[in-house]
Amino acid sequence: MLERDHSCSSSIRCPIQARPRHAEQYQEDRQPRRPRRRSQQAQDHPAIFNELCKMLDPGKPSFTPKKGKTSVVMFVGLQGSGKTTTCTKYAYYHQKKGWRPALVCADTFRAGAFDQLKQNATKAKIPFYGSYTESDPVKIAVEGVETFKKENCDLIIVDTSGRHKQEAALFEEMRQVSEATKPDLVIFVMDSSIGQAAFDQAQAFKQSVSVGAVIVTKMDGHAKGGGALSAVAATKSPVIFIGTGEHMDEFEVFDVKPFVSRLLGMGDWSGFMDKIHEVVPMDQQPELLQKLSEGNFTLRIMYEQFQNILKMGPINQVFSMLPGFSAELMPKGREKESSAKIKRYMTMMDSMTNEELDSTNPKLMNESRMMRIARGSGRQVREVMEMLEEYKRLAKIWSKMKGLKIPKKGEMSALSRNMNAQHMSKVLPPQMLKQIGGMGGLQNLMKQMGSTKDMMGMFGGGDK
Ligand SMILES: Nc1nc2c(ncn2[C@@H]2O[C@H](COP(=O)(O)OP(=O)(O)OP(=O)(O)O)[C@@H](O)[C@H]2O)c(=O)[nH]1
Repeated sequence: MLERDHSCSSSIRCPIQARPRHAEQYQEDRQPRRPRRRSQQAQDHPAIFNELCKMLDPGKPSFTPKKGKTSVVMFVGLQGSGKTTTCTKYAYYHQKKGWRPALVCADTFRAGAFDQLKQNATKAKIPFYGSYTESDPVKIAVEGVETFKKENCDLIIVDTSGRHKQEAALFEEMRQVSEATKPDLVIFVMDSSIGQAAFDQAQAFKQSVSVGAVIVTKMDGHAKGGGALSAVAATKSPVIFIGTGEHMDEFEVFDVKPFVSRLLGMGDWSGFMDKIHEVVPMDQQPELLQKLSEGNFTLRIMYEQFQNILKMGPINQVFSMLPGFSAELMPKGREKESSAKIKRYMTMMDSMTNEELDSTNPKLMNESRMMRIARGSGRQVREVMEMLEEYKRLAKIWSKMKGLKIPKKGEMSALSRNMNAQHMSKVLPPQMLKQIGGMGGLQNLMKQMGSTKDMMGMFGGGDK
């Protein structure tokens, strides 16, 4: 029996804050960037950096669904690459922007796939369609798509079983699902840690169905996502989103520059640094960066940043560059309310001891201390607890920056000098390296690009 549901009762909503990322077709998510200074990537003409950016640009944007006009999008990929999770993230992302998405589970291979999709869809209040008993994915896919077309859903997302290229029968089945549902876009979902296999696998998918876009998942892990270069080359399709966690809102529009920065071991903080320079007063920047790299977030730091917010405007913009952060502190349009809240928090912190302000352990604050702080600031204990919750939330985000390497003046060029073909060969996926002509080809390429000078630029210009 086929099952579908439109009355998802769960009230769990996951706040999504689309972070500024710039895939061409998701322009509206971009924040205006201020002109870059000389030391920054764009003006420095970083050859290798640009070369990798170019490799990730297949030359044409992917098909972009239009709100209000029905589009069918089919997700394909290897087992466990994150298709089901990503389908919901993709639906949720669009739902937040006023679309009417719907999910169809055509994964009849993995027991539990339908339950997983159903659970996620219910959480996000997205209509879904699937079956516990029907074993023909083509039948489910067609019926699901037809149903949601009749209901005027504008984004019908079809999840399919995971498979790899050696499984000819499963590939044939995927082709049939595609033929029967005629998707406007087929998205190849790949795990960022896929490594060497990326090119062959992506190519095999492209040969069976018309892959038009790539999503790289699990970018929150250790893998740098080098396989994306191969997947783009093999499918001639752009990366459009990245998955940055297991939760529904851990999903970002692909932005090539931070992606390549990370690939080259520069960390995903180019945009973040821009924001720091923009929002935090000059004299406080070195100290803030130092504290960031230590990962120790204290109430005093929170207090100081609150002062900045009140003085300078939304420092949330800074934090919103960090993975996992949702700008709850200062929602757009409610700045006045937020400022009042921040001032309230600061009054409460004024009643704290130095030890409390400088501690990274909120457990220090027992009930009697909370009551004392509440009394001292003329607030409720509940409000003190709320403020501490806010602190814990920010501390969690802050801890993600632990170990951030902040190059000091002079270190930039040293870093650049160490950058050689050996390093590049580790960055590039093996298939790509082969295409360039192995180590020899790579060395030639780098010579042609005038590597040393350009690479100095890539790392910020150095201390010439
Ligand atoms: N950390 C992290 N985990 C992810 C991400 N995307 C998916 N996952 C996890 O990866 C695992 C596999 O994800 P699924 O969505 O079940 O993968 P699938 O491709 O549908 O799996 P099959 O149907 O078996 O092919 C799950 O535990 C997900 O929670 C991500 O961006 N980050």
